[in-house]
Amino acid sequence: MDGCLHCVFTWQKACSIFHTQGWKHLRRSFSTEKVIHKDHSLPNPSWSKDLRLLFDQFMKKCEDGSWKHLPSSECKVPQRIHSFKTYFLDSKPVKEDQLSQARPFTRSYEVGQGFEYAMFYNEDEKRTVCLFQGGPYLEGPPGFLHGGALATMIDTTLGVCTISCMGLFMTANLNINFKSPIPLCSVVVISSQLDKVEGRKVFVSCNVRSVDEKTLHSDATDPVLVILYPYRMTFLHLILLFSLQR
Ligand SMILES: CCCCCCCCCCCCCC(=O)SCCNC(=O)CCNC(=O)[C@H](O)C(C)(C)COP(=O)(O)OP(=O)(O)OC[C@H]1O[C@@H](n2cnc3c(N)ncnc32)[C@H](O)[C@@H]1OP(=O)(O)O
Repeated sequence: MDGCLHCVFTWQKACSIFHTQGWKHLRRSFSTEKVIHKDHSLPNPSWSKDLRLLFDQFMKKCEDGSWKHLPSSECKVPQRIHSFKTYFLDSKPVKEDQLSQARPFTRSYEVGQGFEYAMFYNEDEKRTVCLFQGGPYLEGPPGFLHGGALATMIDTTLGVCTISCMGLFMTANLNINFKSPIPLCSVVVISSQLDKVEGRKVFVSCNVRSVDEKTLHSDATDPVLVILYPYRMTFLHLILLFSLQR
């Protein structure tokens, strides 16, 4: 944890420098309060055989260091934590009591009911893969996954890809083609790739395939994510950011 706190300060310093250099719309707050982590991206009883198998395969790929498993953590301490909250100065500030209720959308369901997923990152290839099982509360058409739920996971995967390679971001544009419906509670593989960078704009692409790769469920071409803090993150920074999610 000491190492992580060191990362907070290093990262905070890097961001502050950028902040004082002129990107004036953004404000953020940090805390060094004690955080207890729970990793939500590890197998749990709701995971299907497919998800477990894929997870094990990717964990194997991590052994030679080419891929890295990105943990997902949740703060379990009762105190309010302003760990990593950003907001725009010209927006209405979030009220304290509302903020205390805040939690990442994709981790806000009970185990197995909503978004079950694990992410893996390949630094050399600038790729992120998300193994995703959409639970029963994510139904759209009867028996199938809601398109918005898939869009959420695509955006999250693209976001993780971008944050891993480039730094903090906001999604500016996201175009999704829905090609084949996804049966509820089945597993899909969401693969994203950083294609090019133009100034602060990052172009990423993404496809969603069935476990056997035969079915292309969806793709997203030319989504644009705009970088807020252009800071190259190390793996330690990434772990820290994910752990600071509430
Ligand atoms: C967060 C950390 C925790 C760790 C967890 C990580 C996982 C998280 C996963 C969760 C994921 C959740 C993810 C989410 O849910 S993000 C939430 C959804 N997104 C938003 O709310 C974004 C709202 N929009 C904005 O805030 C601003 O418009 C932004 C910040 C995007 C740009 O405003 P800013 O004033 O800063 O910059 P600019 O206007 O000078 O534009 C800059 C450049 O960008 C180009 N541009 C702009 N718009 C578009 C567009 N629509 N298509 C194509 N291009 C566009 C523009 O032409 C210009 O290019 P150029 O002229 O320079 O060439």
